[in-house]
Amino acid sequence: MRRVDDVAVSETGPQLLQMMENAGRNLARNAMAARPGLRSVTVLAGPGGNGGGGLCAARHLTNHGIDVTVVLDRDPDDLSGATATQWETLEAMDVQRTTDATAAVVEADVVIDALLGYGLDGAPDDRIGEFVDIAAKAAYLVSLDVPSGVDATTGERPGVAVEPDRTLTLALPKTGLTDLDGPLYLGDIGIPAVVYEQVGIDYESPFEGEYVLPLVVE
Ligand SMILES: NC(=O)C1=CN([C@@H]2O[C@H](COP(=O)(O)OP(=O)(O)OC[C@H]3O[C@@H](n4cnc5c(N)ncnc54)[C@H](O)[C@@H]3O)[C@@H](O)[C@H]2O)[C@@H](O)CC1
Ligand SMILES: [K+]
Repeated sequence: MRRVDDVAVSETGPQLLQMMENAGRNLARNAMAARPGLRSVTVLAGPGGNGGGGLCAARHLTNHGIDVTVVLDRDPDDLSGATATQWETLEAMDVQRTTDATAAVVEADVVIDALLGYGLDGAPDDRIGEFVDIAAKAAYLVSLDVPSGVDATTGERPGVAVEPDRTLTLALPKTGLTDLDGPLYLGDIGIPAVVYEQVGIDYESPFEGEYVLPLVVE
């Protein structure tokens, strides 16, 4: 996926913000479908592309009348790139942000885990590790792309890792997502076949009219 991202961003497009927007909108819809009638969602957002997808979902959920609270793993001023761009809109919308992750998690109908995705490198550090432990208190936990703390390729958990009620992975099913507890979904983030072909993947889109597909893990 990192090579796919690199080709998309450096050669053909779509750009990161475009892919992230598709990720976040799919995530918002999947979270609303997970718990019909849900009233409140807390988004735990990390500093990278995974966090950006969570922040994008926070905007779409807010636009659909849901009470959203955002928890960042750092000061918003320390965000950069597409993730900072997603945050700036939430700031303009005056979306609620708190540093009290425990309260935000226990009070929400659904919690979104957008801490770490395929950029995981080793055991989650103490700060992210604390959020992983807090996420265990969620009434219903949705992980974006990869359950935070799980290696997207090997499925190994070098340290703590969340145990989501469902996972929405992006673009291609990650090989490390074989022994998850809850259901797994695949989200279309708008990457054309030509990008996959450039990285040597013989790609045929599985999305036929649907933007999110349930995946059956053999
Ligand atoms: N084509 C795709 O698949 C796309 C993926 N996107 C998302 O972007 C994610 C990958 O984004 P990134 O590469 O920015 O990385 P992540 O968002 O997965 O990780 C965030 C950051 O966490 C830090 N980190 C890594 N290991 C850590 C550890 N052990 N303890 C504490 N912090 C750690 C690193 O600084 C890393 O940049 C994907 O999982 C997906 O959610 C989207 O942005 C859209 C495009
Ligand atoms: K995640």
